[in-house]
Amino acid sequence: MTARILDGRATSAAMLDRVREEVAEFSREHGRVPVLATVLVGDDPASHTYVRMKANRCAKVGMESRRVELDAGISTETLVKTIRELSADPAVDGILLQHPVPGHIDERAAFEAIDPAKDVDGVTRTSFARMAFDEGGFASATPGGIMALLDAYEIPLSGKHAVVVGRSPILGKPVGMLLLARDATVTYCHSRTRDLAEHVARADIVVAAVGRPELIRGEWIKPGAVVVDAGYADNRGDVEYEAAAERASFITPVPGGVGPMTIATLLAQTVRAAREGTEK
Ligand SMILES: Nc1nc2c(c(=O)[nH]1)N[C@@H](CN(C=O)c1ccc(C(=O)N[C@@H](CCC(=O)O)C(=O)O)cc1)CN2
Repeated sequence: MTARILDGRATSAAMLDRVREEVAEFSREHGRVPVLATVLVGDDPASHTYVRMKANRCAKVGMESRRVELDAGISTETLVKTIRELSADPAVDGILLQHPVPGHIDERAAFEAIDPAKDVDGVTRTSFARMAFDEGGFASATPGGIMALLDAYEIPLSGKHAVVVGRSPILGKPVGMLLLARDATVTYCHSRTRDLAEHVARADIVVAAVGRPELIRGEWIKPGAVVVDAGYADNRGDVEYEAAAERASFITPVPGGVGPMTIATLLAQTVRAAREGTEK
């Protein structure tokens, strides 16, 4: 078997076409465009690239982005204050704090300074709880993008066994909750899991979200399984791609799979936040 590609570039392009139309409609109705504020701390080159990509996509759909760049040495208090100011600013619809922040900063405290109504990246506890209770909160951007990609290819989820490898608060944990909400049977694997290979081999759907290039061997994949690779370190995936593609029915490439869906989801949620903000 050779897997079909779950094409995140094409799917995100179609999503962004819809976002562009929604931005135009919002602008006709409200006389302004939605605004996404991005907050970047320090000088990690990859993070700079991702924030730049987000700003470029905003421009392409006619949305405004406001970039806040802070020195690597700032304190948690200063970061929290900056984010609170953005939360209180009526001209800002969505806020994104680029992860990771430097090690001395309390990232959780900084995420929690985002007003949940502007949490278009789905990183606050409130968004997580709303998402887990199926109450319409903003999804974390990558998990939301993964679900949109699976839906675009009409991948059945109900009753399927999904194995999520990774349990980070903005990726592994929420993607498992979203799959559960769609009636998949979810197993979480993580750094202390024994017999990772055996768990993966039982999966109808594998979501690899650990950030360790090629941790998931192709030979572990059950023939016909759907493989979603959310790894992005150095543009290399968490899955041994060629070998996995020989066994899977569908697979996401890296690059060109989950990454572009992350940004499209962020922008779609920013328009939604702008709309919901004006309804209040
Ligand atoms: N606050 C957040 N921080 C981080 C998130 C996040 O969702 N929210 N995710 C990652 C990084 N990330 C977005 O921030 C991200 C990573 C990769 C891509 C992407 O599209 N990659 C391309 C390849 C890169 C390229 O073309 O140069 C691809 O996969 O095709 C988008 C977003 C960690 N931090």
